[in-house]
Amino acid sequence: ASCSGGDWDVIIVGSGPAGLVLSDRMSEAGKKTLLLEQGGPSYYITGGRMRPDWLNGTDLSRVDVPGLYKSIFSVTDGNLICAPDIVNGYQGCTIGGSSAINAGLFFQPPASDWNLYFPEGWKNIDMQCAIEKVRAKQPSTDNPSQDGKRYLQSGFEAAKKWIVDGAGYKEVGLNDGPENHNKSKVFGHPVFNYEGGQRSGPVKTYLQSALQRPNFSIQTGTRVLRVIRDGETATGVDIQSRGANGTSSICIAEGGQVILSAGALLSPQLLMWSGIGDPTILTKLSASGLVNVPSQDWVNNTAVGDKVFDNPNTFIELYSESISSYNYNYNSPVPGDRDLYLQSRSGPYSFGSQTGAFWDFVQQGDDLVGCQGTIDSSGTMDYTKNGTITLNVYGTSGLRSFGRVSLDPKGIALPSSNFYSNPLDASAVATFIHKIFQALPPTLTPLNIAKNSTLEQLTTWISTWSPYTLGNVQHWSSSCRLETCVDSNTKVIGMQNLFVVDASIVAPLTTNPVMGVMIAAERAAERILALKK
Ligand SMILES: Cc1cc2nc3c(=O)[nH]c(=O)nc-3n(C[C@H](O)[C@H](O)[C@H](O)COP(=O)(O)OP(=O)(O)OC[C@H]3O[C@@H](n4cnc5c(N)ncnc54)[C@H](O)[C@@H]3O)c2cc1C
Repeated sequence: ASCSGGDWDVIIVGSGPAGLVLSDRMSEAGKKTLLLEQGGPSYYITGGRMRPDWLNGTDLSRVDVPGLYKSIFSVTDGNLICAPDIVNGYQGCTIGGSSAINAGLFFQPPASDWNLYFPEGWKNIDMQCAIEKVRAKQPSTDNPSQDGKRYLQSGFEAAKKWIVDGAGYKEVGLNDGPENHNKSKVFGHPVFNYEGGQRSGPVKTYLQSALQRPNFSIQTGTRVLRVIRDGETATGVDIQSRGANGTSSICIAEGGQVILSAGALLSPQLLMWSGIGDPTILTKLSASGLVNVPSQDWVNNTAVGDKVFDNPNTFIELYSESISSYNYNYNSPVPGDRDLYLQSRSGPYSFGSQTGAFWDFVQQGDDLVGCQGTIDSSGTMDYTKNGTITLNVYGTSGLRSFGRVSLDPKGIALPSSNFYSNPLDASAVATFIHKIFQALPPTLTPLNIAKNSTLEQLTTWISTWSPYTLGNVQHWSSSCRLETCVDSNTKVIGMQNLFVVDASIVAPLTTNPVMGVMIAAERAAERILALKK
């Protein structure tokens, strides 16, 4: 059934980083733009009021305070996290998507990511405008405390002695000029998208400028079930509003567009529920009544959900007498640190527990594999003695092991990551760890893997499951790629006016994804706005 009589030029599904960038750019271009988000309030400014008692009387919700990041991560009340009947994965379902629950790490991908892994029109030279727009609009800092002091530096200093003095990395401003943000043998203070000692991100920037415009609206508590299609033309969306019985439809104007920014797990699900995807999956879905499009109207696109990626993660616990570990506390912060934050947005609660980050590439034949290390302020699980910190090691760009977004029997997205299914990938990450272990000073001791492990032992360790290895970091991306699932204008292949713009279209990046996703969304907005009617 087609949808008619609507007057929206653009409907955007999902208010994550990509959906918010598009909301701003589409409304700025004069389009009557509707943003639909299934979740509810997050930051104080969006109406979020969930918080520990010590924030009473402030204009802060728990989302605004960077140091509460890990407890947002674990506290399951209050609907910030997607419920299990929405997605089989740990993701944000709230205004801002996962950018409202994440650590706020904000790293610019190196030029090589665009040049190696993106198609014509998306090479580094083509991305310059989009990069500048994000850098201009989204504040970030590597010195978040408002009193100008750096806190919890004992772990940073120990890591610097190891990685810079020992392993020969260069200490740089990690998002500074092109020669420094190449992410090749560099070490530095983490960059966060915070402002004024509080979480910033696209909710505080792009969404606020969109909201100034009369031609922009956001509707929360609204879950899109499927795109309504008239053959190759999207005409609107079927929605389910929180608290309402049954479903209803919202239609676009003639010549309008629907853009899916539901994230790398949920955009593929929405496509499949709309009869666009791999016919074997669609056949199963229609048997359970979830696809109401007759099979002759399906759009056969096997790239929907294919080659989804997350970073394989290894936790290395490190101990030194010179380190003071620091644990954040949701309800009862150390009083001095609580007051420092409340009075001057300073101290440990002005950032999200990461104290250092570094990168290198491992060359394997013609392939270049990115590896990242991020240093946290405390140990974890079996290793929480004072003096312990956690080094989080990820494999990043250039890895060759991918999974697939399939759907469970209820039709809910279920990703697989298939880490190290290509053995070269385990070998690359193990090589990175092995190299830096050669430079470990006598004062710094790994606790959960022997310092003198051979490359083979490290390869086996990282690719054998344990609480410290084969972890997902929930940086899902790459599930609806440019040129196979969508074309280079981000238009779904087989459709005329349906687009996907979010982490789905982004190839595995060398860095944590948000900044790259926002840059890709800026580029997509340029391409979509340039399309001929
Ligand atoms: C715990 C955690 C920590 C992370 N830490 C970092 C970090 O420090 N730095 C970094 O760069 N990255 C980090 N990431 C990853 C990063 O947050 C994501 O890559 C990024 O948010 C993806 O953006 P997106 O626009 O693709 O979509 P998402 O952020 O996934 O947002 C999608 C939005 O769409 C909504 N939606 C989905 N389906 C529907 C529907 N059918 N109807 C209506 N609305 C819908 C969802 O509710 C959600 O709000 C982290 C992720 C997690 C989960």
